[in-house]
Amino acid sequence: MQPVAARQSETEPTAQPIIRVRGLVKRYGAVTAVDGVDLAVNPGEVFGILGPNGAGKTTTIEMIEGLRPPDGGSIEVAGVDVVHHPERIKHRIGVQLQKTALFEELTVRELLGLFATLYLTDASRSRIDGLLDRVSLTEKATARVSTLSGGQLQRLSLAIALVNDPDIVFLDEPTTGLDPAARRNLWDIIGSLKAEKRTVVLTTHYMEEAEALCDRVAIMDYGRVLACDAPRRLIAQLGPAATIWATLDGPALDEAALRSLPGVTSAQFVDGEVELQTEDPETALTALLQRVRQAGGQVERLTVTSATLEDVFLHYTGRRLRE
Ligand SMILES: Nc1ncnc2c1ncn2[C@@H]1O[C@H](COP(=O)(O)OP(=O)(O)OP(=O)(O)O)[C@@H](O)[C@H]1O
Repeated sequence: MQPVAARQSETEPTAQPIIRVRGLVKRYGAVTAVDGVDLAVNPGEVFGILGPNGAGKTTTIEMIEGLRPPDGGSIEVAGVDVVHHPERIKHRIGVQLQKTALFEELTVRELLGLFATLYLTDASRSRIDGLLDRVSLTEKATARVSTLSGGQLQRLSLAIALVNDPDIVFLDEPTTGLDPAARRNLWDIIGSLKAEKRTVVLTTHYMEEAEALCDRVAIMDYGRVLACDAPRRLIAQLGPAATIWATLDGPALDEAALRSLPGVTSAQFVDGEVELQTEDPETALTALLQRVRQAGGQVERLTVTSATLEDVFLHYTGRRLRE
C-alpha cells in the first residue's frame, strides 16, 4: 500500500499552539533523518510522536528542545525562536532524554539537589522531597543511583526533568524497556502532569501507550509526519475495520476459501489460527460461521478486535509498527 499524504487540515490545532514547527529538516550525511516536518502542539495537551526505530522521533524532539540545530525549517516554543535562541527556552522546558547518564555514586536526593542547583532553582530539602514523592522515590532518597531498577531510574530522570517546574515537558521513549507495572506507574505520573496543565510531548513506539496517554499523535516514518490527529479520530477514519481470530475444528478450509468470504479483505493462518481482516465485521463473521458449518466443522474459539493505532500505522505505511 502506498503511504497516504498527511491531511494537513487535521494537523492544525484549535488553540494558539505553544509549539509550532514548520518544514523541519535534519540531515546526517546522506541520511535525511527529518524530512520536512510540520507540527503544532496545543498548550496543556499530551502530544505523542509515534513511529518505529529510526523514524526520526528523537532527532525531531531534540531539535524542538534546542539541543540539535536543524538544517532547515522553523521552531517556535512558547513564543521563542528556538533555532536562533535555544538558550531562551531552557527555563520553560523539562527534558527527559532517552539515555540519561546519571551520576551513579550519588544518592537519589543528592542528584536531584545537584540538578536543582544547576538550574538556579529552589534546591531546598522540602522541594526535593516533594519531587521524590511525586515520582514515588521517597523510600529511595538515600539509595545510590547505581542501585535503582530500570523503572526507578526512569522516574528519577522524570523528576530531574521537573526540577525547574517547566510548563512544557519532553519525554523521549519514557517507558521503553520497562515491565507493564512500571510502565503503568509512569503513565500515572504523565497523567498528573496533564492534570497540572503542563504540556507534554513524548515519543514512543508503543501504540497502546500513544492511545492511552495522548490527546493527539503524529505518526512518523522515514522522517515524515504521515498523519496527525486524536488517536480515536485516526482509528475512526479507517471505518469499522476489525480483525477476526478463529480456531476451527473439523475439515480444514484453505486460505483462498476464507479470503473469498463476503466482507473479508484478507485471510491467513497464523500458528494454526485463522486471522481475517474485515471492513464489515458483521457480514464477515456470519459468512465465516456459515462456511465452517457447511464444511462440517465448527468454530472453537472466536475473538473480534476492532482497529487500533497499529492498524492506522499499517494503513499509512503498509507495514506493521511492532518489531
Ligand atoms: N548523531 C547522528 N549521526 C548520524 N545519524 C544519526 C544520528 N542521530 C540519528 N541518526 C540517524 O537518523 C535517523 C533517525 O534517528 P532518530 O534517533 O531520530 O530516530 P528515532 O525515531 O528516535 O528512533 P529510535 O526509536 O531508535 O530512537 C536514523 O537513521 C539514525 O540512524
